[in-house]
Amino acid sequence: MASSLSTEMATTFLSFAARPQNPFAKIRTTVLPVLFKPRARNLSYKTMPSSTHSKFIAVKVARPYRRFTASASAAATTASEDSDLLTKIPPDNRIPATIITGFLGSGKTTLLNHILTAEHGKRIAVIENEYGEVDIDGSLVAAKTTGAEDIVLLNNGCLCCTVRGDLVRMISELVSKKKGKFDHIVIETTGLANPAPIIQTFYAEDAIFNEVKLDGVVTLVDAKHAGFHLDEVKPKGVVNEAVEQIAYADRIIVNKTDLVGEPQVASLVERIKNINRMAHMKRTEFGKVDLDYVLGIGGFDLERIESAVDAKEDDAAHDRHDHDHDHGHHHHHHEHDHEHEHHRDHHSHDHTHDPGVSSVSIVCEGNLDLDKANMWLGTLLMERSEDIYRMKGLLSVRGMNERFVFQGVHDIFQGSPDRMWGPDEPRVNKIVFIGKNLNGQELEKGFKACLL
Ligand SMILES: Nc1nc2c(ncn2[C@@H]2O[C@H](COP(=O)(O)OP(=O)(O)OP(=O)(O)O)[C@@H](O)[C@H]2O)c(=O)[nH]1
Repeated sequence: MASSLSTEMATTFLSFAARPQNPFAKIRTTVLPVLFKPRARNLSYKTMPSSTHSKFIAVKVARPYRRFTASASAAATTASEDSDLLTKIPPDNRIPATIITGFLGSGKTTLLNHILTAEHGKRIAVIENEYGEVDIDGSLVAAKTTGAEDIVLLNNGCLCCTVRGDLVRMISELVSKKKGKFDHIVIETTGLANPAPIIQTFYAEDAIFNEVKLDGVVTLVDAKHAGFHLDEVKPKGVVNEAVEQIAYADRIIVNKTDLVGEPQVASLVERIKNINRMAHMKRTEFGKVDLDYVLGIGGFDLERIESAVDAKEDDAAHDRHDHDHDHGHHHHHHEHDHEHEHHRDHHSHDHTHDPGVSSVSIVCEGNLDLDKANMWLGTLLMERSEDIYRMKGLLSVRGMNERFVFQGVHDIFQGSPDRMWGPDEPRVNKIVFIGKNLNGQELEKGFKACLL
């Protein structure tokens, strides 16, 4: 069931991307490829306008079978003879929410305090998840006295499992009772949280989706102890939270750099990059970062897709150089990681021993054939959505004058046309995948087969 959902969400996503750029685009839309005829499923589809373009998100909700035909028009409601599709169109002035995560003791509360005590003029509501504690974290006293609009505590469990329902209820309550009194929500997870279900809550729960948008996931990493946690081998089927927290991050803060030497930090940074090439990374002491580094990250963060790819290529060149002269001994992470680069094909893929979680980036010039891309992405997600933690991309689609950008978390997508391609700009596609046991060569081959 989950797999058929993924397929159809993906296909709808790309079908939408290809809407024709003419006046009729306002009225009509999407046709699912024949291959992916709707089957019984629980699915809902939403459109949501931004100032210039429509965006959409496909989400899973528990609903009975329905026919899947969707409208791409921001203004239109849905359109299908037997459809009961959800087509609410929340205006995108939703309240941004930031998730702060990171392993036990990595400095989450320290960062939170820094955010709450700094001058930024934002009114922030805080949701704090204390695992098994009755009282508020002592260090949050600073927050209490310095103007956090609200501190809500979630006790008796971890946000990602037992209290997820509570999170929904609390955000809903915060919004219904205090709307207008705060500008941003910050959620601090426990050190043992797997961020995936928390992220998905923002898309899968109507009550939240309509009012709150996920601004970003900020992960703290303890420069001194992280290596140990990343090394931990978990029983089969149990996730390594430290790895997952890095994999889902939009921003990574390597904290406590005062406690270790530069070589140790550098090797940790390399290791983190192998897990997640997409996130921006900073090194800090006591979580001291500029606030706009962690708040107001927003949307697609295109710059990151591009620099993830570019950085990888730089590394590749560097590695080649090392290899020529030194037979690979310059790899900081030599013992843990081994890399296979495929320079000519412009894809890169790192294998790490961090439970198989790695990044793959693909860059190639050309226009996508939409039917083929639908098929490829649909099939990929049908087979692999559990393993594909995150993907972000910038696509050149045939017949589309704008770049198309998207991001996904497992089988949830969000995408929209971006700016126009420049007249002399090469139409280069860039995609980054983060996930488990990714096969870079296979992904690249599949993607390239969709080019015209
Ligand atoms: N030396 C040093 N200590 C730090 C740094 N950042 C935080 N700490 C200390 O590390 C300890 C843990 O920091 P917290 O901010 O409570 O960490 P946390 O991630 O919220 O911890 P949990 O809630 O247990 O998961 C505190 O005593 C902090 O003062 C740093 O950069 N350097």
